[in-house]
Amino acid sequence: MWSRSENLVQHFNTHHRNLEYLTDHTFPDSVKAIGPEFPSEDVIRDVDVLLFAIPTEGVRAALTSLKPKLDISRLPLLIFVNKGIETGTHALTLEIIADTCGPEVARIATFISGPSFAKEIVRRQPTSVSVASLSEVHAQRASKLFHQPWFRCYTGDDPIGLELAGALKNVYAIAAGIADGLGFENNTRAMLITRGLAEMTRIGSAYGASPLTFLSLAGVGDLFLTCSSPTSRNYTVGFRLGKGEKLDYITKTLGSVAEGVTTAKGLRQIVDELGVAAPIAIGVYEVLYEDKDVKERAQALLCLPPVPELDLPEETGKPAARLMKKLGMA
Ligand SMILES: NC(=O)c1ccc[n+]([C@@H]2O[C@H](COP(=O)([O-])OP(=O)(O)OC[C@H]3O[C@@H](n4cnc5c(N)ncnc54)[C@H](O)[C@@H]3O)[C@@H](O)[C@H]2O)c1
Ligand SMILES: O=P(O)(O)OC[C@H](O)CO
Repeated sequence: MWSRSENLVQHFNTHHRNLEYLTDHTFPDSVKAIGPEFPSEDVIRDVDVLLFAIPTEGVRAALTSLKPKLDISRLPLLIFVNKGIETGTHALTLEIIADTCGPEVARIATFISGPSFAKEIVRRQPTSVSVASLSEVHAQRASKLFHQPWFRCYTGDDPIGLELAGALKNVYAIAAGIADGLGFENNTRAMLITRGLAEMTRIGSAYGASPLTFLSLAGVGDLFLTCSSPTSRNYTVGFRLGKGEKLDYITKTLGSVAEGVTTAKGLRQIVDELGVAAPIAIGVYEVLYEDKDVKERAQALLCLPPVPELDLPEETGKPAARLMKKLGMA
């Protein structure tokens, strides 16, 4: 396990515990920490599996450091568990991998997503996740590696949909937190989850993902979990916004990253490009980045005219098609 913090590395190797996260959990003796320097070529060359568990904003830099040391001919399993969209480029991780490591690496990259609070996983609370890759072999390998009675893995072949679902649900969790913070109750949360799912599916479908992916563990499963639990950092950001705290103060005091905050920016760009209706996501963006009043935005959403409930757009599929072309799979 690589960490940028020397202090964490030393403490971990002595006590088999992480000083900052899941501090009560004791890891097996076989897990060793390395760092703070980026792992050397010797270490990277020999690994069979690399699992990236850093926020999306750090993935490009990590992969840029990794690329010169990676021997792709050994077909290592590269697994990503981050759930976000890169700011500025509004790229999914699949695209970041293609940009930094080349299309051949992106074609075998594997993504795990789903309703899975880390602190419940380490207590072996029964949990299920979606595992997706453009390479069926790699999805199967990753699934076999992690599958346990308390951690069930379901495979799929739509990494674009899985990534979008995992990133987007964080934005809707902020919305659900805001609603709870404002004092709205269960009906309102159910409305936001359901309409959030409709929005996510519409965006994903226009992007070129399968609408069915949004019914998966990575889709509705994680949306439900994150929108309904104070354990979620994204929900917590929203809840505190609903209570009147300022975003700057919330992110400084949260203790780790709520990916929905940066994802709301990338999502805004994607929604504009696709021209699909996403009033909840845009409302969250306006509260986060245009300093709009949360009560006023909530009221404006409630006053929107009625629309057909389930309306998938005519699929453009352009962003996914562009990405597949970049990967040489068009
Ligand atoms: N915590 C969970 O329950 C959970 C569950 C499933 C998926 N995820 C996803 O996994 C990712 C990481 O989540 P987390 O809870 O561990 O977040 P975190 O903010 O606690 O960060 C994880 C680690 O990454 C390091 N890090 C942060 N920025 C970095 C960078 N630029 N380069 C290298 N390292 C960096 C941090 O120091 C920390 O050790 C997120 O995308 C999150 O959505 C989290
Ligand atoms: O704490 P959050 O909001 O980042 O959610 C963590 C995981 O994504 C839940 O599956």
